[in-house]
Amino acid sequence: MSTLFLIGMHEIEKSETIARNEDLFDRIVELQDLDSLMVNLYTDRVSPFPNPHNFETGVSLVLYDPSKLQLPVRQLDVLFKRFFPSFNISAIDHTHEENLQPLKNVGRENSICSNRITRINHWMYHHHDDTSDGFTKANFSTLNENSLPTQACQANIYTLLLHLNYSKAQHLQKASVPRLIRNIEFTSFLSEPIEKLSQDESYYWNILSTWKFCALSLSTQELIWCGFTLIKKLSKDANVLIADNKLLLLLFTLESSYHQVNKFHNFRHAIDVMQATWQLCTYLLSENPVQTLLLCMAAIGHDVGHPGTNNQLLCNCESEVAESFKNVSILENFHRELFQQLLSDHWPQLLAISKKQFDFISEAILATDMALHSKYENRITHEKPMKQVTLISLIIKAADISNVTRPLSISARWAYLITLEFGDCALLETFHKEHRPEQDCFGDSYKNIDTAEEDLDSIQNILTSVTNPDDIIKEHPYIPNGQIFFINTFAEVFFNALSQKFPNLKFLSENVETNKEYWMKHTHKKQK
Ligand SMILES: Nc1ncnc2c1ncn2[C@@H]1O[C@@H]2COP(=O)(O)O[C@H]2[C@H]1O
Repeated sequence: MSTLFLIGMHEIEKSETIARNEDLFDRIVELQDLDSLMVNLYTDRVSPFPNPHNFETGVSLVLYDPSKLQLPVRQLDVLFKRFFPSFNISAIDHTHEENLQPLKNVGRENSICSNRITRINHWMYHHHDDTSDGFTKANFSTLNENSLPTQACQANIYTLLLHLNYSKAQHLQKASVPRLIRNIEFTSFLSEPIEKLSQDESYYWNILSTWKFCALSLSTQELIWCGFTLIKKLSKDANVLIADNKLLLLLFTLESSYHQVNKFHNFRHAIDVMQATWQLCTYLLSENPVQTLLLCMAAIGHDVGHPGTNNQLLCNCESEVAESFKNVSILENFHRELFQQLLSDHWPQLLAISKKQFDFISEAILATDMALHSKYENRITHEKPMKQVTLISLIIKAADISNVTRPLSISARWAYLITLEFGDCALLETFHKEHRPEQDCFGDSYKNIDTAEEDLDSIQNILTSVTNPDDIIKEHPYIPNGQIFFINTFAEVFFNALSQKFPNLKFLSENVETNKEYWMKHTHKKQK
């Protein structure tokens, strides 16, 4: 879904170029000022699933007269990158005809980002050559100093590299929060949870306080509210205070830094891992409120910007993001870098504490790389006494794969979503057999691609109505085999060792066993 925002523009001001290209957009939204634009962006983004106005499956342009609204286009673009990082949205000064060129590309750009495979491909292997005005090449430390990147791309579509580079460049700027954002009252976008709370004050506490927590049943507004409720309490316990509206801005920015269109690695997973981390901290870190707060924050940020694929795929195609992290824990380094920048922007006091304590948040996020799994598994039994850094790494690792330890009806739904996401990775690999990953997006290379339609209906069902594992298996008979593989290879030994070391975590290994038994009874035998 793509939107053309016309801000403070009268009908007579519309040039012929604008009128001629309006059909390329799914909707035209006319607004008085940029404040209304901000309200519109936030309101749309937290609309219920399936949310067509996610700003990721289409390209949106904002046309306005910067001299009238007293904000240069460059500054509005920087604001978009800073507060709505995953959005495909750009600002244009419509008073100069030559600036309207990007309108003509919208059709092609929309087709790239409405197809989930070309969209992911674009995120992973493209970048914008956006270095000439504003952000100098020197700021982009991930780029090789001597050579410019080979395939610069002018499309208005999100890329991992652009996200990373803006994040780094912003770090150098240390800008304050602009008025347009500062003036927003974020609770006004949270009518749904606030309505529920008016009926039952402890509604979200009750669902957060149990291992039956099911992030899958919550809307985006509710997920943000759960994050807010928990972090607010933990920040009080730890005496590292943050104003309510600032914390909400941090959470809204985080939500907009995750890809809502991913099946598994999205803000829902982040909140799920945050809740699991907190529950585990109540057993293992109860004496340490500061570390509990830091670890729960690390959990919300641990997959920020995740493309829904994996390190191998980034490595195989020699993406610049992979090179910038020397092919080591690529995504985890990427998440760490983005999240640290986000915290230094929104909650610098917390980052300062983290750095004092062995760069706590960094360590925790890097520990989620599954390539390090057996190293951590060994430490559970062999590291005596267990170091604090090992303990926090184990907590976040356990939380990250805790979906297999949730009650079966919840676990099976997560299994379904990760299976769909793995399916996209397989399609991407097939795509690479015939297309170069970093091809010119305005050339013919993306033409004639099989449409990989969004599987929104399946996801909608999993989020709203299908909770019985038997029904899930009917649709995807191979899920049990995948779950048995994952449990046998990673989860079983890990959670058994953890439960032996910390007997009050026995419920984790027991749940894994119960779930495994169910999957074993339903394995799919290949027909000869
Ligand atoms: N239920 C599951 N089934 C299969 N793989 C899983 C499951 N849960 C987590 N994983 C994998 O474990 C990985 C943990 O790190 P990531 O979140 O990067 O990616 C995750 C998936 O690849």
